[in-house]
Parts: sequence; structure tokens; C-alpha cells
Amino acid sequence: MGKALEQKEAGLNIVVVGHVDHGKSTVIGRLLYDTDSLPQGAIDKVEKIAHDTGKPFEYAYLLDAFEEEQQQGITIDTTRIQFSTAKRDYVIIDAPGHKEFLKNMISGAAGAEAALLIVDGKQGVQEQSRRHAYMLSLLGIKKVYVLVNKMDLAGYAETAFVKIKHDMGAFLAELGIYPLKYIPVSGLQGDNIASKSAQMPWYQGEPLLEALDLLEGEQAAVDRALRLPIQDVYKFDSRRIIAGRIEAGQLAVGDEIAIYPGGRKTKVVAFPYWQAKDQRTQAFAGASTGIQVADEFFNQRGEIITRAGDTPPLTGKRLRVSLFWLGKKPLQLNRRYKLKLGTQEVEAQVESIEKLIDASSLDQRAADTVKEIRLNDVAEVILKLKEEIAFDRFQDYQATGRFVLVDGYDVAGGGIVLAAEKEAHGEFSQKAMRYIMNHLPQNGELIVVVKDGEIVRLERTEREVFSGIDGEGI
Ligand SMILES: Nc1nc2c(ncn2[C@@H]2O[C@H](COP(=O)(O)OP(=O)(O)OP(=O)(O)O)[C@@H](O)[C@H]2O)c(=O)[nH]1
Repeated sequence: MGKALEQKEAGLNIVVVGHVDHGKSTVIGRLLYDTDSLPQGAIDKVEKIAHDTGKPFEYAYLLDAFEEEQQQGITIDTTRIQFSTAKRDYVIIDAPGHKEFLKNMISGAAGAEAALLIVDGKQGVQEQSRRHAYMLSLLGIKKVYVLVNKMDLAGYAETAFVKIKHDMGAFLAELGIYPLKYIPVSGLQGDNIASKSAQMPWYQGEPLLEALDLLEGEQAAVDRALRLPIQDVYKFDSRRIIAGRIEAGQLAVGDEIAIYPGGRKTKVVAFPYWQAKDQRTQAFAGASTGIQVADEFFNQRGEIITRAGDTPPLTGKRLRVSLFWLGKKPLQLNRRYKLKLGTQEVEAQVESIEKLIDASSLDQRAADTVKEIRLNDVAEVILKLKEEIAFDRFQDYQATGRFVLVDGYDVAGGGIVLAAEKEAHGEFSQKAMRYIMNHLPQNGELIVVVKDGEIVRLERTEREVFSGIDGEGI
């Protein structure tokens, strides 16, 4: 691990993606080597392998050392590898395959802010380069550096670099991704990783490590509207304590809050902690906290708390989403799945497939002929939920804007929320249903006049009460 320095910026999570064998592990291994971040003995081990097999030193094997440590249950999460520069700490989210990457990303385990997309300088853009790039766009990762790797095999030629830059750039532009930098590197030889390469004097930019330090972090989460998804509600002597993790924003004792999807308002009375010394009056993004509120509503897991003046989350039962499918069994229209979003779980069906896209070629298939979404397909669909929930567009809030779909017990797909959709004809929200129920006539019929998904008028018709027909008693 690098030396700990004071006054560093907050850490940055990076994901490394690219076509198989284009050099992801080698570049990561080299970064760890150059920043002195390897577990003890790792280099000796890899040197020994090289010596015993008579093959060259493989930087990619250095990553195995992390896995070994993990298996011994020591420090590091397999999917998270850390290194540091003087400026800040980095966490590399290792994505052995795009399936693991997607699962990690959509389940929130990864939460990458920036990406390194690695392309072999000789082979150029390949199927997985495209697929991974597409996934980045789907996940809204805009901070992308393209590393043109194996420049040693391409004779360190500027022409090879320029060609790949051109091809990749054209493809990425279609996805709305504009890489911040293209860097020619050799993971194996260490060119343009920690220091500028003498082999490529034509390259005017920074080497990778310097370029990473130039990336800006996200807008501080504490300055945003509060998002506190309720994890649990505990009964504790006579009080009810709401527990959850603050995903964005901040909260103080005395703040007025609103709880969605219902939108009921109340006030924060205290942050109850077990020990008096831990008492506090404010909590910020990133903190897990318990809160006690003035009015004891029936709160439940899944609801989202925000501050009364803050932009509220969206609510509804119909969501327009970008979805990708990883299930062996294709996703079927109208089949029931479990949707998990934030801390909410609700039954969901795909009501319609609006667009279906081949993630590699980006060709669209005519959606009206499609009744299922197959393994590795990406689609824009309308999801219909059994109950109303609170959520955000992914581009506004990642934690409350992404979801997974569970088929039986398996996470079979997931994606991001693009927008809230109006209720379909003939469906009312819970709020509307409550309103309607409150206006039911004692004795008669109620006509609900709806326009553009909004109730515009209620008409009551009293039923005639017959006391008899033509004077005949009944
Ligand atoms: N000459 C040369 N070979 C490289 C370079 N980077 C990687 N390689 C070699 O390319 C092969 C694949 O590299 P990896 O780092 O394992 O590739 P990867 O993208 O991690 O591959 P997967 O994990 O299988 O997807 C290895 O034999 C590396 O030694 C480079 O810059 N120059």
C-alpha cells in the first residue's frame, strides 16, 4: 500500500474494462507495482514463476496475490484493489468479465465514477471493447480514459495510436461518451504508466498516473437533496427508530422531513445512539444512522426520506428503464419478477419492450415483434410494479436510480431508471385510490373522469331506491 499522506482528496473508484487479453490485468498489475501497492512477497512469487517456467514476467499474475490474500480472509475484497498516489487513494474495481462487472455495478457494490477502457494497439476495437463501452454509457459513467495498450507490439507508432483513437472515438460518440483522454501505453514495458515514455516522444499528454490525478471527483454528496432509504424500523422501548444509510444530503435534529412514496411530513426529534457520548445532532451522506421522528406513522423498509424543502424523489408504479438481461432463461413479457431498488422490493412485470439493442453492434431490433429479452440483450422497457414506490432517475441519484430484477432466487438482470411513466389507462396510484374511496357515494355510482393520467372530475349518481313498482309492494 502507498504511503498514507494527510490532506488527501476523497478516494476515487475506477473500473477497468476491455476486450479479453487486451491487457487489463497487466495494466492493473503495473499500476500496483509502480505505486508500491503490492502485498508482501507478490513480486518474488511472480519472478519465481517466470524463472521456473522460462517465460517472461507477467504483471497480470500480480493480481493473483490479491486473490490469495482474500482467500486467506485477510484484508482485501476481491473486487476492490487499492493503490495510492500523493493526491488520493484509488480503488480499482476488477471486472473479470462483463457479467461480474454489471452485477457489481447494478447491485451498487462497485459504484465506479471513472473508467479505463483498454484497447490493444494492434488488434484495435473488438466486440467486447464495444460491449463494455456500451455498458459504461448505460451506467452513466462519463469519465473515461481510453488506454491504447501494447504499443510496444505496434512499434510505438503514432499511426497505430491515431487509427484506434479515430475508430474508438467514432463508436463512443454514438453512445454519447467523449473520452477525456487517449493514452498510448505498454502495460508490459511500463511505458506511459508512471512516467512519460521515451519511446513515444510524439505523445504530448500525461502518463496514466498523472492523468488519473487530474480526474475530478463527484459533486460532494452532502450538498445534494437528502436521500435516506429506510432500511428497517425498530421498536425500541416506546419509540420507533428508523434506520438507514444516507445516500445523499444531510439531516439535522429539528429538520422537517417528507417520507415517500406517501409524502407524509414530520420532524426529526433525535438521532438515538446507544451511548450518550455518541449523541449527535447532524448526519451526513455516507453515514448509517437511526432517527426518531415526531409522528409515529407506520413507516416501512423501502420508503425514501427527504427534507421537506429538498427536491423529492419520483413516485409511481410505472418506470421507463434501460435494462440488461443476464438470465439464462429469457425475460418474458408479463412474467412476474422481483424488483429491488434501494431498499425496496416489489413485484414487477415488463409491460412493453420499447427498444431492443444488440450491445455489441448497437443494432436495434424492431421492438414490436419482440416478446422476450435474451441473455446479454439490452432493452428499453416499461416496467409495471404491483405497488407504488419512490425512486430517482439514475442520472440524478445512482443509489435510488438503479435496480436489479430477481427471477426466483437469482439476480437475472438490472438496469437504470430513465424516467417515471404516467399511470396506464385504468390504473390509479394508491393516493388516487384513497381519494376515490373517500368520495364513494353511500348509495350510488361514482364516475371518475380521467384526462392524461390525472383525475379531473368525480361524478356521483345516486341510485334510485325503489319502494315498489307500479304501486305493487315488494
Ligand atoms: N507485448 C505486450 N504484451 C502485453 C501488454 N499488455 C499485456 N500483454 C500480454 O497480453 C496477454 C494478456 O494480458 P492480460 O493482462 O492478462 O489481459 P486481460 O485483458 O487482463 O485479459 P483477461 O483478464 O483474460 O480479460 C498477456 O500475455 C500479457 O503479458 C503490453 O503492453 N505489451
